[in-house]
Parts: sequence; structure tokens; C-alpha cells
Amino acid sequence: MSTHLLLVDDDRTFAALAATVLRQEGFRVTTAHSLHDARASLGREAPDVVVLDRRLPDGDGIDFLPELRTQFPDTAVLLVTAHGDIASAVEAIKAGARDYLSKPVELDDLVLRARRAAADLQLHERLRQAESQLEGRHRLLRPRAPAMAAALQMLERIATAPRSPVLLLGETGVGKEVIARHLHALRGGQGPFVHINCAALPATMVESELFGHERGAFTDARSARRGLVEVANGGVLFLDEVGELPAGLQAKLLTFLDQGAFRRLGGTAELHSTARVVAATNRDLNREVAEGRFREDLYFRLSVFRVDIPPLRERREDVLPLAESLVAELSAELGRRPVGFSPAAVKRLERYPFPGNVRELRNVLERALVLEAGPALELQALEPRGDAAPTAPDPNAFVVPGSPRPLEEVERLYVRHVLGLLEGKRMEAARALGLSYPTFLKRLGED
Ligand SMILES: Nc1ncnc2c1ncn2[C@@H]1O[C@H](COP(=O)(O)OP(=O)(O)OP(=O)(O)O)[C@@H](O)[C@H]1O
Repeated sequence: MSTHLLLVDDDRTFAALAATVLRQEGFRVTTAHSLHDARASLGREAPDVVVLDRRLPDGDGIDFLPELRTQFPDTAVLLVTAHGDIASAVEAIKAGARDYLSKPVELDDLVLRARRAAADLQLHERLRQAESQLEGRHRLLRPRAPAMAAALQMLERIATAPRSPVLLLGETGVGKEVIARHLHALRGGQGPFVHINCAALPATMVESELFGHERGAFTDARSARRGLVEVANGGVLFLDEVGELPAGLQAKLLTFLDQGAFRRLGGTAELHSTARVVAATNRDLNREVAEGRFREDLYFRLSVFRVDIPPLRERREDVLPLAESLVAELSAELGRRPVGFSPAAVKRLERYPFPGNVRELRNVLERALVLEAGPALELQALEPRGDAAPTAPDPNAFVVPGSPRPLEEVERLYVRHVLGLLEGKRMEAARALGLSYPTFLKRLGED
């Protein structure tokens, strides 16, 4: 369906001319010459885009904006301001206009901006559809916290750039994978979403997983196999823990990022893929570069579009909404009736630092839903150590027996404690602690 554009301008000659040009460009145009006319038109049909002059015979367009935004929150408004009136342009954007045009309005500029607004609307519509198709587990809650909202805004701006890689930085469990999937949805869910965790595979296997291999490339390669770079063609390739990528492969990845070209292991043919690479790490890549473990050129290439995802403790406003939505989702999974939080639990959620971020929040809630039978969750596990002593010993509390002890031993005890909390799942424990698997084993005293 064509985009419906309402043009509100009291200059009838200009309005008629602009309407003709916009119609030639495929827009369905209605014109109005006053706020009164505009209201009447809005009563008949909702527009997708409104081009609104500020100086109208019966008022200022900018004063009409709030009314328009309340009634039609999805409509994009382009405000027309006086020539060189930057203050008014800023005011317009603050009041919720999508964009502004200054007088005298160039018709080409008008068409371009109207098209851009229409494309944005279509993108949002596709996003809404794609989001509703995503599994609940990967649904991203609209953040309230400004730091997270800024990260998402950045993501939205870069989502449609065709090939530039994106680097997601943030502690373990902050939602890097969720965000990578969100980017895929922002691209209309085109093509597959392919996830590879560079830390979970032995270095020797990462190359063939990523780039594929030809028959006979190595002892076990009985048949040729496509790599994930090929599989993700047209979609998104999520390279988790990119900081763990072996040095030799870093160069190969850089070539792929620059040229979209690669060779399978043991192959000679140059292959191509349009996969958009989203790389993530919880390591300090600056330090990895300084210490010679990560190629500087690859770091620069990846950081062109870099999104920093703040830890949960720096977006407190989001803790409670996230907790509520996770409880709803988990209760459905566990077949339990939805429950709320006791006032004490809300206080605990508000104060707890969440070193394991959203993953830890999710785990705590899942555990509570299984173990707590009451009408509201208490979340005792979040009680800071040494605070109002719990009546029964807290099974989650980490207590070092008979201190003082050497630091390494305390570390080992803590690593074991976390492993116990996660029911012996080693990979998960390593992730929750933000350690690579080999480091985890070392701390555990098993390497
Ligand atoms: N904004 C969010 N809304 C809902 N769930 C979230 C959100 N952020 C994270 N989660 C949940 O928290 C858990 C961890 O998220 P995710 O795996 O994306 O983190 P990560 O940053 O990729 O972690 P790691 O660095 O350890 O790989 C998942 O269960 C995910 O569903």
C-alpha cells in the first residue's frame, strides 16, 4: 500500500506543486491549509507521514505536535521551519518531530526526507512482525534506563548498513546474544541467524566451523562441508567471544570483513558471503591488543560500529520490569501460576549488584520459582552478605571457612561454589564467572 502523506501548508501554490511531485513519487497525498483543515483530514484517515508548516493562519504547527503524537504515535512528522532557525529545528525534534525542513523547501529535499520517513516506518513495521515471531527467550524488553536506550538507538541506526560489522561489548550475561538477535530482527529477520561461540570450540576446529572445509582437508574431513560464514549468507553471523579467536584466524576474518571473500580449509576457490558479522566479547579488547593477543587492525575494523552494553547494575530502572517479564516467561515454561514479588524481594532486586547480569537475574528467578512455594517470591538469595541475618543458612551464600586464606585458595573455593550453584555445569559456571574455559579449569585447580 502506498504511503499516505498529509501536507499542511497555507501557501496553496507550493502545496499544489509539492503534492504533484510527491504523487509522482508514489505517495498518496492529502493537502490542508490550516490546522483546522488538518484536524478534519486526520478525523477521516490516519496519515503515515505529516509535513507540517510552523506558520499557519490559525496557529503554530509545533503546538499541534503533541496532539498529533498522542493521537497518531506511529505517524512521522516532518516540521517545516523558517530558514536558518536552528533553535526551532531543535525544538521540533525535541517535541517529537521525525525530521525538519527549512524554508524555502527544495522539492528534492522534501521527497528525499518523506521517502526516508516512509522507509523508517516500513522498517518498524517489519521489526514489529519479526519481533513477534522471535522466541520469547530472545525478546528484548524496551529499556527504561537511558544508558541501555542509547545502546539500542545506536543499534537501530547501524542495523541496515549492509555489510559493516558490529562489535558488542559488555560483561557476561548482559544480553549480547539477545541484542545480536534484535539486530537480525531490525533487518527484517532476513536470512538465517547463525551463532558460533569461539571459546567453546578447540582452536583447531574453529576455522573449519567458520569457513568450512574441502574433502580431505584434514584427517577426519571425509566430505566437504560448508562453514557458518556460508550458512549465514544473507543473514547475521554472531561471533560470540571473538576475543578468543586464534591469531591465525583473526587475519582470515579480517580479509572476510574487508572483501566478503574467503576460502574453505584445504580449498582453492574464492567463495563469497554477504553475512553481516556481529562480534561480541566480554574481554577488554584494548588490553588484548596491547598485550599482543588480538590484532589491532581487526580491532579497528570491528570497532567502527561498536555498541557498549551497560551492566545491569548501571541500569537499575530496568531490573524490576525485566524481573517481571522473566517471571512471566519462566512461570509459563515451568507450568506455574504467575506470582509477584514481596516488598522485601523488590528491595533486594533494587539493591543487589548482579555480577552475572541478566543471566544471573534469570537464574535466580528460575530457582526461586522452583523452590519458593509462597504467593509472592521472597528472593532471599539476593540478600547481601552480612545484611539482616537470614534465619536459616542461605544455601547460596559464599562463606570462606576459617579465614585468612591465600587468595588463590579463596578463588578456587569460590569457583567451586559457583559450580555447585550451577549444578556442576562447567561451561555455564565459566560463563557466569566471566572466565574462558581454560582459565576456569586453572582456577578450579584442574588444568
Ligand atoms: N534485555 C533482555 N530482555 C530479556 N532477557 C534478557 C535480556 N538481556 C539478557 N537476557 C537474558 O539473559 C540471559 C543472558 O543473555 P545473553 O546470552 O544474551 O548474554 P551475553 O551477554 O551474550 O552473555 P555471554 O557474554 O556470557 O555470552 C539470556 O537468558 C537472555 O535471554
